[in-house]
Amino acid sequence: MKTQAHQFLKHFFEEEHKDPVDFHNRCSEVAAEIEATGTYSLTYEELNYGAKLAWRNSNKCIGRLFWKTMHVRDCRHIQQSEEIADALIDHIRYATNQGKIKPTITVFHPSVRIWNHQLIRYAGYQVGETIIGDSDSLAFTQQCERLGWEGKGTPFDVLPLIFQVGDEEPVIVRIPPDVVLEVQLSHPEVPAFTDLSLKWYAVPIISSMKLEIGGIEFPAAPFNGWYMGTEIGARNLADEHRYNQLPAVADLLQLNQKSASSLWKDRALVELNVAVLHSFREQGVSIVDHHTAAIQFKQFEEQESKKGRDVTGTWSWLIPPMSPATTHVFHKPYDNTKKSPAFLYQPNPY
Ligand code: HEM
Ligand SMILES: N/C(=N/c1cccc(CO[C@@H]2CCNC2)c1)c1cccs1
Repeated sequence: MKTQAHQFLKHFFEEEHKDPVDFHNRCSEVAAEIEATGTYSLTYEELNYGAKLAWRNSNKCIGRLFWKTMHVRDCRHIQQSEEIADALIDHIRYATNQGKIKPTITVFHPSVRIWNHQLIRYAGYQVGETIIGDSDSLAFTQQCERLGWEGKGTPFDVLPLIFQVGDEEPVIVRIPPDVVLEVQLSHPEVPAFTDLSLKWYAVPIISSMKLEIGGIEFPAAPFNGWYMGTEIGARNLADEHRYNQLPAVADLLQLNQKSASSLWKDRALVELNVAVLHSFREQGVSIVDHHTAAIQFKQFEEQESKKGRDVTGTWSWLIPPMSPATTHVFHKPYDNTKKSPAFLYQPNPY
């Protein structure tokens, strides 16, 4: 830990052009604290900067241009369940901001663990051979039902929050419906598109990853940005094993689904993604198309290079799932070296 702490503090003091004397003093203070207690506490300033660095280091993220603008909410002092529940619901309200989404992270005490993959997500139910809702949520929905939650059984039931403090019993909390902003999907040129009764939630808030800064680990540090349209239109609503909506969209457009070579899937995919971007914009909810996101990522690469920093990335994640070769990302390699601070995977707590 001492080495990781030293490395982090070195970056922090150098990049923030702080006084080397202060750096030396802080290192001695941290070394002493580790000696005495086996760990150390980050100042708010170090936590704030470390969380932003973790985003900047996220190889799979195309949205990193805005890494400096993230709002960091320090909730490390909270350990009572009611306060944790309130802090989670406050994150959703604050980040949603009536649609003008604010990239935000809330950092909890290391003993807290959130069971949700995302704070807002739809339930998935196995009904005989068919699946209602989001198949990605099957296992988590079963945990919610085991803990007494009952959904309505619709394809868009918002799941409750489940979190745990240390080894205490997990706590299950319903999210007040007025806190959850959703976007009903319509198409600018196809009025019948609304007959599909499709919608999606506005704010993606990842709550299953661990934040690591200077050797300190925070298993509960939910973070949000805004969506890139393809995540909803080319994956969540399009994948056969998810909401599988391409045939229904193709029916609407009266496309010939008999032959693959009619490219009916590709035409349905484009119109579904047009509908997602149109609906979010029309309802005043932040979203980015995959072309603009790639242009912003190019600006991030240039900005980092000017600062003398190498951009690392995971090519297979950085290319968008739709028309990838129309972006610059597709046509260059990326160094997938892992840096710290970082967001890390951790095993499911259930
Ligand atoms: C501001 C708007 C943002 C956009 C448009 C954006 C976009 C994306 C997209 C499209 C992915 C790939 C997701 C997938 O394929 O399932 C991704 C991954 C990721 N993003 Fe961003 N992002 C944004 C903000 C953030 C923020 C604020 C953080 C953290 C502070 C973040 C951290 C990550 C991480 C850790 C991954 C990889 C997740 C994994 O390994 O499962 N992103 N991002
Ligand atoms: N737009 C986003 N998209 C994602 C970012 C990270 C992860 C995910 C979901 O990843 C799942 C696991 C692999 N694909 C789906 C989506 C953001 C969520 C939180 C901040 S930005």
